[in-house]
Amino acid sequence: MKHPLNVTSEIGELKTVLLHRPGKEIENLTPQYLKRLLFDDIPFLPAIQKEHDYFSNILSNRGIEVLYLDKLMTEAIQLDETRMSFIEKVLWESQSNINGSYETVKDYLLSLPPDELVKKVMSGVVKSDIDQDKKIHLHELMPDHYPFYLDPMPNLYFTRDPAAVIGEGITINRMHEPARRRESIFMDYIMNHHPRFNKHEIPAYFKRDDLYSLEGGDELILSDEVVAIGVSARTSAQGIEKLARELFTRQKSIKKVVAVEIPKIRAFMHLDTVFTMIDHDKFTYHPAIEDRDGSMKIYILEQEENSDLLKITEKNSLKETLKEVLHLDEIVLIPCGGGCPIASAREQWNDGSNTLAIAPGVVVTYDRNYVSNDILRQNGVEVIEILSSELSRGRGGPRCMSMPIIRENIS
Ligand SMILES: NC(=O)NCCC[C@H](N)C(=O)O
Repeated sequence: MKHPLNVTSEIGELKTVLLHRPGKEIENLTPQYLKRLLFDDIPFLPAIQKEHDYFSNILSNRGIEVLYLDKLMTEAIQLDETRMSFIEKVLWESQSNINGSYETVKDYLLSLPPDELVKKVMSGVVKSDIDQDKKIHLHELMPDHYPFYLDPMPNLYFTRDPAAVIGEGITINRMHEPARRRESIFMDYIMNHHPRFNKHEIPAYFKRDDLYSLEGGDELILSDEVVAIGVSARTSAQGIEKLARELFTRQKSIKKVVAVEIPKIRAFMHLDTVFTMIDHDKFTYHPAIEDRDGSMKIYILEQEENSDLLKITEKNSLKETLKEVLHLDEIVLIPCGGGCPIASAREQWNDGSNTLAIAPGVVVTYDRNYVSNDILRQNGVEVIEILSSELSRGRGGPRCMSMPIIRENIS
């Protein structure tokens, strides 16, 4: 039986990808809670769905199998006992909001068929969802006090972050921000309970109950031997070391983990917001991640021979490090916005560096980043533009919005 996961690069031809079509969770964003829910504005739901469908169609028309998170999850919780444990898990992890209403919300969720249950957990349980006569606590009777029993998960359409495939294994991530922590429950259930996956040996190199955070936007698979991970606002050095040790012992083809430190600011929340791979030797990057003298803090982690210790080598040049680990004589780094300080800052903010490679030298990007797109084309890259007015409001681009499940190996 063919293994259901295979990702050994960032650029191998994309065969199967996981998306999430933005749903009602977007409409549960209100100005008061925007910052906490990691949004800068409220997208217009019909428009963001139209843009997302356009993205999805672009991928399907290229022969890529598109899987949807809610559909897989619905299929994964068909058994009563699985559904029950899923509900309990979600309620447990949302405890701060439940506030003495555990049983009421549990009964409500249990009354829903699996597809509605999944959509409801994603969009959030609002006070008005529960019948008035079931409400027994003061906070339940005060809709203005706090409107949710369960918070919405508006960041779910960034499927890249809660989990990432490496080789034939996966990292089920511990998300740094509380607003996103429950998102990885879905992939955990899908891997363990969906018939497409649960009959296979799928090593989990990172688990969602690990102590330190790791997010998929920071995980870049440069080759079958090298993984780059951002040390970012979301991914910790400890999480990276933990993952490196797991990979070196369980995914033997991985020889090097390259930890790339990036500024810990909102605009650069993950490595893939400032650096992505687009061809064997071509990368996008945002010049603002380098110091004035062009240097960066980069560390190569390797397994010491016959020892439990890791060998850690410090580097200061992104280009030289990439040449070394990929065994290439030259590397082309294509600056977001062409290096013009204004275009570069504007387009990076709108994910101009966040390209999704669907084959070597073929990328999907946002149409609004026309300066960056032109420069990619001048460098011989095939650029497929997608609509981006509303999708970009969540601060993530095509790479963030896609979780590769299967890519062809590159030679
Ligand atoms: N890989 C990514 O950079 N994902 C974008 C995540 C955006 C989301 N609003 C967040 O702040 O987590």
